[in-house]
Amino acid sequence: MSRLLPRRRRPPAGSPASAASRCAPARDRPRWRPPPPRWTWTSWPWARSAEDGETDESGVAVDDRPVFRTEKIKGVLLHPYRVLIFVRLIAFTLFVIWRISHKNPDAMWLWVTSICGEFWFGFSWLLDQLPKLNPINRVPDLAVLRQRFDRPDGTSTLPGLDIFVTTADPIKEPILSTANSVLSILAADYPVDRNTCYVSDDSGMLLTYEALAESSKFATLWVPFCRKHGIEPRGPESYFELKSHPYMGRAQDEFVNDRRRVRKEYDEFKARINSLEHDIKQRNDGYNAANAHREGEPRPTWMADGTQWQGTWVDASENHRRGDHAGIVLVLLNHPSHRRQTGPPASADNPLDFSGVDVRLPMLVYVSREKRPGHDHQKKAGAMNALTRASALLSNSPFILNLDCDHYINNSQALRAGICFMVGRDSDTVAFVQFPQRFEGVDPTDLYANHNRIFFDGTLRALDGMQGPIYVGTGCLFRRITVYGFDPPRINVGGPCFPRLAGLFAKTKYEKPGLEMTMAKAKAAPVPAKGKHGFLPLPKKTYGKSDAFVDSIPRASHPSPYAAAAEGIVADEATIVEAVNVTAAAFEKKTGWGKEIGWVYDTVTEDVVTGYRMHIKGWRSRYCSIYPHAFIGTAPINLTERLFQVLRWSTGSLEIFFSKNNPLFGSTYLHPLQRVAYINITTYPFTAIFLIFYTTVPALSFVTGHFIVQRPTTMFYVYLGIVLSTLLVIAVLEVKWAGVTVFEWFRNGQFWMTASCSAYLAAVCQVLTKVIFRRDISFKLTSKLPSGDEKKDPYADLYVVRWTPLMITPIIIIFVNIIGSAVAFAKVLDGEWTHWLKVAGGVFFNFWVLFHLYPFAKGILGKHGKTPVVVLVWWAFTFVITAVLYINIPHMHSSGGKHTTVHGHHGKKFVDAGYYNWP
Ligand SMILES: O=c1ccn([C@@H]2O[C@H](COP(=O)(O)OP(=O)(O)O[C@H]3O[C@H](CO)[C@@H](O)[C@H](O)[C@H]3O)[C@@H](O)[C@H]2O)c(=O)[nH]1
Ligand SMILES: [Mn+2]
Repeated sequence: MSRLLPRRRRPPAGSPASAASRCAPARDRPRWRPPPPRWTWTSWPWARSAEDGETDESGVAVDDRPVFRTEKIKGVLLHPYRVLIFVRLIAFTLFVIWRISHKNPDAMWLWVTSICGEFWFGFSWLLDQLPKLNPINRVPDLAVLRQRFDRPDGTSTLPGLDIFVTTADPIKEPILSTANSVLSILAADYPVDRNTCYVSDDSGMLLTYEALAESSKFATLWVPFCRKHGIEPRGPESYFELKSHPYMGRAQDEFVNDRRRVRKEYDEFKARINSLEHDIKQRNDGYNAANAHREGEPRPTWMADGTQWQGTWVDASENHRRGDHAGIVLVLLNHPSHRRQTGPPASADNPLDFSGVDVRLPMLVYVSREKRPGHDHQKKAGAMNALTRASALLSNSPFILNLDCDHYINNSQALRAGICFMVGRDSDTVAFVQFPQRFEGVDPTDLYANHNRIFFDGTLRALDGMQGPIYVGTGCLFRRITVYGFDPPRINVGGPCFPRLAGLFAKTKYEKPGLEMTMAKAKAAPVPAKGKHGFLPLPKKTYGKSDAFVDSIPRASHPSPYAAAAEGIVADEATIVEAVNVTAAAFEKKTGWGKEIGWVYDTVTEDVVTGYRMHIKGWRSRYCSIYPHAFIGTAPINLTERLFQVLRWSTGSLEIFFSKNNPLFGSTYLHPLQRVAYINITTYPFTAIFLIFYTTVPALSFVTGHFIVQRPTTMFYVYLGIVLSTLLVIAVLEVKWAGVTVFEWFRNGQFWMTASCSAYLAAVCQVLTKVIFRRDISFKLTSKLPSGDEKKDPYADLYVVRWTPLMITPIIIIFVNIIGSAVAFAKVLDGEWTHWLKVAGGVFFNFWVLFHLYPFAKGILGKHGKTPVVVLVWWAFTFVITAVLYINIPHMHSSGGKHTTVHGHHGKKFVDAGYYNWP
């Protein structure tokens, strides 16, 4: 794992609240008046509040300060930004009107199709731009959180938090990296007895389990060490990879000694993890040799304690192979005690002095759901739903954090930061808190826009100013009852999010506040009062046949596993048996899992649609971006892997469009601009169809002599000029408020074009095939395995060329454009075209296309592509050959010759596509 932390620019500070609050959603106004006392399903009566008369040192009632602030973007950026969007919209409309009223009788089909394309580019730009009209920054205030929830004696009233880690293959998803993620979770700064880590293993392999067992052993050293010295980050691999270790704790000398010691232990731990596969094999051979067996008899896999492993065996056999094995739930670390436990002082056995340090570890559970052949296990969504049920029985925390196995916690405060948005004032309609995805191991120039900063820091942050960011699959904190299909509390008559607007459309849907209660009463009655449907928003059978699970639902918004344990939920034998039962393959038959409740099924990307289903119920979401980054994962830096990943995402998006979850038909609880954002995210791959046209036809025009625009006028140039220049200025303003760089914007544009002519196009074809012929789409796991030699060059994988048909179209486009400009050049040399200045415009467009496909060209040239010169030489070579051929082959001259200009269509090109943010 190589570490690469791009320094994040500070997000622009907000302007004074008073001036800015005009456009903020009414409920987020920083100017705070005490709300009427009330209590709903989920608001947090367990926090200490002003009513208790508690004050901080300065005498301010603790409840009077919010746990997060909402800051507007500076007016100097925001106002011109909004105005320019408006100006561009008008210029674009005039442009299209001009185009429609100036036909091209030479080539009508060109004229019609190109206008369709331009219309689409403008439309998709608008879809992308409108939801960004109100970007905001939300800043969690950890100090206030601490004050309101942590007690001086070290205990805390923070809500319980279940963390789900999904793994699917201990080889393709290197087990050391998963172990690191788990260690970073165990070491995170959150009350230990309110924090449980669940690891789902879809491979069912002993290897994963034993790696976790090793991790839990190493954690007894690592976690207290982190606490003692305030270590950051708390994933050991990334910590020891740091060049310098700035010291945060109290004892410098001790620290140096302790670190040396822990480092040595970590190296040994790593060695053990790396030899696990071999050890397990050897152990099996030992046992199996002793039980002399005949040929063809099953050879079980043995656990360290001499019992047979229930899951996948190394030598696969009936009932014990991948996709065909029993369910397994194993508690690696049990519920910790509720009281602080300090460690022993230094001694010969334990050289680290933990006498002042809490040595408790959070609960850790291994879950491998049952797998049976012929059963659709629904990949990650199925795993998440199984974990949701199993965790309900074991800890039933009101909040769930979802992390992919390659994402570790990079900032020990991340969990607390996320919780700020869940327990703050007016947070009870928040369904989930999405963190941005950050990656390490990406090449410094980010050739394939892996960081995706425009999408995270721009689009998601802006959506936070609407109804909330979309769910992107990992690094997301959920409210458990939302997963269970509950509606948000409808307190404000007129709607949870946008009282006036939503009220207009949905008057009948809202109930008068019926759940109001005073804080004192709420505290006396910690179990929610009955709603319209009794405790459950849906019939009991929707949740499946497990009384224990259904009984846990009313307590799903209970503050903590601590309290849950007090009510009899502990990891005893019977509970474990029930947990295995609820993860059974057949459990979900004839239930609502994957439909009304839980992560949504039957799609290649469960994330966007799962979040969407919550938003249409009127739930909101929040975006939580902190520095140092909360979580860091790995990204596929190989071109082929990257294209396949984007193919999967774009296919998933289109699938939503062609399903009953099409955002056009979503309920009126969806904020209008949120709906626009969802339409954007489910239609963007269609751009491929038009972009293919625009990247080839203008170049071919040089050969055929027919152009999209016949005779441009001055007004045409004026409109075009405005459309082009505003795009650039808007982009500059946008990167400024998003806190990213113009370079990242260009990279984003480059990858947008690459993906459009490869993955998006394939996605459109694939989904149309599915819709028309009902053929299913299958997908493979994104490999996190470096295929190059990582030691020598951490980015070796970047240039490993793995051929895929996805690469055909971009290659064709590259050649068409080179040939196009070469022919134009030849025609000018030949004297066939005398308006060489106009020709230059067209050639400029060709180069514009080539500029965008440059990273792609570099990628497919593999190792040689490392020197950019090679790419240029190839281009020059093709160019010259074509030009020479053209001039020397007489019959090719015949077709051209019309002195039409080439400016128009070239100018138009894809500038209106708005540089999609979502590769
Ligand atoms: O049968 C499966 C398949 C996958 N996974 C897990 O799902 C996660 C995501 O899979 P991956 O192949 O890494 O996909 P990515 O393209 O890297 O993932 C992005 O896109 C997915 C949606 O397609 C989201 O679910 C992810 O959170 C998001 O990071 C990983 O933790 C896997 O272990 C399972 O648990 N079971
Ligand atoms: Mn991933």
